[in-house]
Amino acid sequence: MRRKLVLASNNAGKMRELQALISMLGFEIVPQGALGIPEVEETGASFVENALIKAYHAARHSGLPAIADDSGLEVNALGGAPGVYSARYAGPSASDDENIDKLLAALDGIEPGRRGARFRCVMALVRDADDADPIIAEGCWEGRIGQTRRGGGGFGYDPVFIVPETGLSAAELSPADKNRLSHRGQAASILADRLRDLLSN
Ligand SMILES: O=P(O)(O)OP(=O)(O)OP(=O)(O)OC[C@H]1O[C@@H](n2cnc3c(O)ncnc32)[C@H](O)[C@@H]1O
Ligand SMILES: [Mg+2]
Repeated sequence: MRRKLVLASNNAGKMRELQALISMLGFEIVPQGALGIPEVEETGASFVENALIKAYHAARHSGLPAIADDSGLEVNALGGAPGVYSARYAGPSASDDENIDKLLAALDGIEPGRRGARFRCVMALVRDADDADPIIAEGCWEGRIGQTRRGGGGFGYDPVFIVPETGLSAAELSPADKNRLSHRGQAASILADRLRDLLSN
């Protein structure tokens, strides 16, 4: 029987991507919602802190190893905002659409050359609730914020995040292409390498 790993996220779009990315780790992946694990407050000031808060919380409630992802968008013209507040940029229970509206309004009148931005992702894997040596991996995806929404894929800010090499928005990429390029894809592949090293030593 395969070992179980809890996925400590309640974001359906993120979970779809993570399921594909971490399937190669060889665990049976269980979303925390399926175990009735309540959402934890993300009180950290950094992506690393929040990823660890979410992973330890899920491990404590489940007695299983857990993986969490804390991520967000940093916009140069906004001094790095919304950053760790990306999910709640337009309010505590803001929708993706409301967050995008607020972002486009904040960047109104700013020319294309000054709309640089990046997605960041920190993934944390804890073996149990007392794990003193969690695996932490980071990814960063540079791009810029478009003037209008484009594409129907992905989630969050994807419709306004323009990927330089393609000129397409992240919401216009196939799921496989997004995972190949994205902050989350980069973090997952580093985490997988670290885990393989640990298991083979
Ligand atoms: O904490 P969990 O339950 O995993 O779900 P969440 O949506 O609250 O996730 P975060 O706290 O990590 O906040 C990340 C936010 O950053 C944005 N974001 C992160 N990765 C993204 C991506 O690949 N594409 C678009 N937006 C992304 C999006 O608005 C997310 O809600
Ligand atoms: Mg969150």
